[in-house]
Amino acid sequence: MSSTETETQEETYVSYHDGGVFGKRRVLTGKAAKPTFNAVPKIDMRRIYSDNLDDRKELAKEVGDACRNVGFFYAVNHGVEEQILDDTFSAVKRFFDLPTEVKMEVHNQKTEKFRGYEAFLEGKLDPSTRGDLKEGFLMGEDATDPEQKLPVRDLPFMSTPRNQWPSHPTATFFRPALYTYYTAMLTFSRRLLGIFALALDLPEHHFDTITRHPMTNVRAVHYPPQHSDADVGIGAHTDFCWFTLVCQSRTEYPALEVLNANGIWVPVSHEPHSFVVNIADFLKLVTGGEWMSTVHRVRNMGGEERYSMPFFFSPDEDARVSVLERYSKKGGMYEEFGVGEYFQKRLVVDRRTHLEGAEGGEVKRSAGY
Ligand SMILES: O=C(O)CCC(=O)C(=O)O
Ligand SMILES: [Fe+2]
Repeated sequence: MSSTETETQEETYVSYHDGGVFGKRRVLTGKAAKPTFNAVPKIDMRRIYSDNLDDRKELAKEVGDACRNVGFFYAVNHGVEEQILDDTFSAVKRFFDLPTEVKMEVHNQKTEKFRGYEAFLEGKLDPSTRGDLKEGFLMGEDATDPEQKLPVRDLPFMSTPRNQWPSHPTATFFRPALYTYYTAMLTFSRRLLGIFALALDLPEHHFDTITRHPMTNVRAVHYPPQHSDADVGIGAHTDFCWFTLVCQSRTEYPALEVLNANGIWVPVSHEPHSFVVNIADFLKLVTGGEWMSTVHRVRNMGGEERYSMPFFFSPDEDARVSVLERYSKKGGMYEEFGVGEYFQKRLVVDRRTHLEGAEGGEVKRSAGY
């Protein structure tokens, strides 16, 4: 049993990071164990491009089953060019190989949205560890970046820059490289959202009115090999967007792990050029818990460098959402959420708590790990 598990008489709980508040997920052990997933299903996405609605509905059925029963699936044959994925991985490796001072020019603590560089051990999703053994770089929706072609004048709340881009001549390659990836992932995500709508028995374009200028992030992450079981690449957590697509670099030994209902951490091995898709808290919320926001973590134990490039998708910052009508229970009281407020609240707790320290300690910036 790891330090994050506690056992009462018959019940076992796994602690995880739920956007700054500590979450506890009950898992079933011993006689209480029940049939659950032991692998992440693979879904062939080719039908997403079919002109025939029946094909897309058939795909949606498979996707819906995975969202209800696992909360995770591999998207294979997704149509995003493999060359784009390979090139982005090369750029991400090249960026993280730069000297720390070049990366620290765009330290994420300089911006309200925590865009830019996150140094080693600055994240700490599992309080029993010394911090997440990873470094990262975050960019996202920003109407002032011309690459996004967003109408700044119609989006006053997005009229000040959010992203930070490194200006050092050795680092300027990174911006166009990440934008190529961002644009491809956004296009695919919009199609996937249509499939999610069909999977929820809604019209395919149901979410269009709340995803005109969606909240999106690419987080490039570098996990060095960890040599101690006490370390973690990223502590157990759920994501707080709608859904996440993860491209992970090849490692022999799987590093991403997903918690099943019986408390088993199911490894998610590398599948060349596939996306690992996971449902996040917001989709769980609008489906009244019908879809799973599954707890996951990364432990990079195999001795290799690992890189990943999650793409996070949420609706418009100025949209308001609640439980979908067909998932609301008679007589239930459902709160309505401002998407932007909900997201920012969780982001601040997520990125600041550890650095400011419950003890009021100073920000510890580690140049190495
Ligand atoms: O690196 C990975 O595979 C997953 C990262 C992750 O879970 C996250 O950034 O939320
Ligand atoms: Fe995650």
